[in-house]
Amino acid sequence: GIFMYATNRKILGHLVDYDNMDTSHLHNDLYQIVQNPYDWKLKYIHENYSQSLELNRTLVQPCPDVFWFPIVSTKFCDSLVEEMENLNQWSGGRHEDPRLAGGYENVPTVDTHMRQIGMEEHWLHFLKVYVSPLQERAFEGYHSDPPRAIMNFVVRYRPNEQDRLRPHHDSSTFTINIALNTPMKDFEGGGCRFLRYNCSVTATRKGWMLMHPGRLTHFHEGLVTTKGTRYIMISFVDP
Ligand SMILES: O=C(O)CCC(=O)C(=O)O
Ligand SMILES: [Fe+2]
Repeated sequence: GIFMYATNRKILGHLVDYDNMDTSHLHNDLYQIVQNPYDWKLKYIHENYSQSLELNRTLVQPCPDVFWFPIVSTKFCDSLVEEMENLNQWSGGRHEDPRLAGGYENVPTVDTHMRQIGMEEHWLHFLKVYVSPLQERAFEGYHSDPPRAIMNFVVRYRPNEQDRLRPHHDSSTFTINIALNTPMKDFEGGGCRFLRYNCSVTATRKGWMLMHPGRLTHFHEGLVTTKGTRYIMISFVDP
């Protein structure tokens, strides 16, 4: 005889399954994108992410057919770099690369692959949930569900190590390039130059992603980092 009032219109909280949480990493929350998407988004997605998805919104294009989106939070950038530095298994930037199926990288970088920090599957999920909707705005009519990517890695540039990347095409339909730190604060120089358009993006923004076609038109290079360390996250989507 007790009247019960139920509503599904108020958000009172959400359930989190911590029983199966993997606690083997430095930043365990970073690995919760599938298990706890709600908190993951709050913590790791850029606060202005969804602005790019608003109807009639003009997208930012620093160079022709190079799009620029706020995507991840500062916290995400710092945590990812810390996972990579904590593992400390940077490649030597040589052509021979046992991590690759063919054992050979034509344009090698000093890098760490997402698979090496156990985040490959999480990253593919991120591409599907957060990158695909932006790609469909930038390059209308191109769909790939799920997006495929076998090269997902963080690049480290610094003087006296690898400080630049010579002009090349990526083995991708489109490439994403996320800045993980800040020019003039964490490093000097750096940036990405698109040779065909003689256009460079040097004032990169931490947590912002460049998206550009991988082959044919967007021949590009990584400009020299003259001081400090520059970190970027790269995915070659749909090779
Ligand atoms: O340094 C950059 O921004 C470019 C990186 C790049 O082109 C690559 O890793 O394929
Ligand atoms: Fe590239």
